[in-house]
Amino acid sequence: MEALFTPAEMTEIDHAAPAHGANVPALMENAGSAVARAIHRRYRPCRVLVLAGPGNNGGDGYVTARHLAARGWPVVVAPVGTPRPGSPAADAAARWRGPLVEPTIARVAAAALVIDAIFGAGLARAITPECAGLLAAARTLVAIDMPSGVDGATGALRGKAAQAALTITFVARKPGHLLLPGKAHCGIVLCADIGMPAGAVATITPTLWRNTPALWQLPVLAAAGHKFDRGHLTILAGPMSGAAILAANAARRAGVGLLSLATETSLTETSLTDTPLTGTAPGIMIRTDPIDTLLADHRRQVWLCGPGLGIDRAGPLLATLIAANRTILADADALTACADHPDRLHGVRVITPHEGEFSRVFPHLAGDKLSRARAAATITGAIVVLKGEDTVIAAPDGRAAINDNAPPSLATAGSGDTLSGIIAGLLTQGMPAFEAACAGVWLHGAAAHTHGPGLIAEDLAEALPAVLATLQATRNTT
Ligand SMILES: NC(=O)C1=CN([C@@H]2O[C@H](COP(=O)(O)OP(=O)(O)OC[C@H]3O[C@@H](n4cnc5c(N)ncnc54)[C@H](OP(=O)(O)O)[C@@H]3O)[C@@H](O)[C@H]2O)[C@@H](O)CC1
Ligand SMILES: [K+]
Repeated sequence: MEALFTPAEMTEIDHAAPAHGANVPALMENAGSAVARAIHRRYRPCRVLVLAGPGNNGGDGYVTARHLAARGWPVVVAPVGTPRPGSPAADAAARWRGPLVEPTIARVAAAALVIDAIFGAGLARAITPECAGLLAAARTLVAIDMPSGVDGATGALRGKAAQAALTITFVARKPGHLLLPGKAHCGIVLCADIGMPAGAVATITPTLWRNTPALWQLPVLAAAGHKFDRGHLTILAGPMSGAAILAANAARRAGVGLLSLATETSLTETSLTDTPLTGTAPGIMIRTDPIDTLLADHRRQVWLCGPGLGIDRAGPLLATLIAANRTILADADALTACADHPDRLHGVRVITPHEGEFSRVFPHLAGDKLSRARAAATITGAIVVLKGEDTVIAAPDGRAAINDNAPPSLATAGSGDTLSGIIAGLLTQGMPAFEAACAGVWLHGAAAHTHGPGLIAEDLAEALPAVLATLQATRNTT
């Protein structure tokens, strides 16, 4: 599992390091050496200018300069601030015997490669326009730890940040590497091992992870199992029936044993303005019974409520499902039906809002994406999947994950319906809700990658078998 640490947590780990046999100068030496190695691997030797700030991020910059110079690279350091006397950064600066130059825009622009070692974890306020101007002049920028101006805890910009081609961080990625807008400024992110003792890292109990397959385990099909073992998912279908069909096919590919589309209207009625349900797919059962009749069957435990349902129907149907104590994933119209009424979601297991739906349900929640998702999970008691290119999955118990495998092609009509179908499908097979939500989000992103360009929502379910096969093969070999 790949934990993410905030800068404040990293500081705690740093403080614990000496008691576990590591000190800051040694870690700084390893950090600078790791940055130099990463640069040497990826770029041809060229004229490098290191912008070195006053703190330990600057210290890493001086060490990097020394290691690159030792490898024969032409390097100059341009100090932006003065390290505190006696600090590890001051020692690192003293060990730099190469050229020191004034930081000017012209010098930055003339360098083939600029290293941003101005601010990292210690960024405390907005960077000055002068500092932002220097960084913006770089042709190719490599950032140490974080691009200066990106808040490592939230990904928010403090002042401005420039565009790095590569960011090398240490010990663990920070939330700001995965959350927008910071994520967009990092370029490729590498995480280097700098010899931080495990005992020091263990002083922090992680509550936030990068969403990778190490975080969850997909249901394993029993050799002698039958379809009922894999659960029965009921998806409520409404006038925009295409949304429910997309969700249904995704849930089936995610492994549900039985799938019903429930519409309270007869199939011959023209109220289904979208895709006719008749003949949708031979493997999907269409049920027109009243919801109470369906709820009388207690094997129908898991329900997906919202996609294409219509706001008027979604509200009362959601309330009925909650009253019946079912496992519910609420999305789309079911969320809009709870506008400004998050209390109506009590009893729902998972919600999957995009930013628009989220702000309708939780208009009073402000701040960064991670905090908002966590607050919404606490308020509702549900797993919150706050969607986007940097989807956050938050649980009411404080656990959260940030997803980073979603390509931009996922921003297409019906993509959200597919996601809710995958998650509901995993829930139906008995996966715990937080894990099901994380796995669903990751599989959705991986399916889009696997399909490649020209993606439409229908392709996502079709791409799932290949993703599942690759995942299974990887697990079998590790
Ligand atoms: N375990 C690890 O991962 C290791 C991490 N290491 C490295 O340490 C880095 C963190 O070092 P750090 O704590 O010294 O903070 P850093 O980012 O250098 O800045 C602090 C200085 O900047 C100043 N300042 C802040 N904002 C400002 C602004 N907007 N405008 C102007 N000034 C501003 C601030 O001033 P102050 O707020 O105190 O007035 C202070 O002087 C981390 O990113 C990583 O690179 C490795 O060396 C070892 C192992
Ligand atoms: K930096």
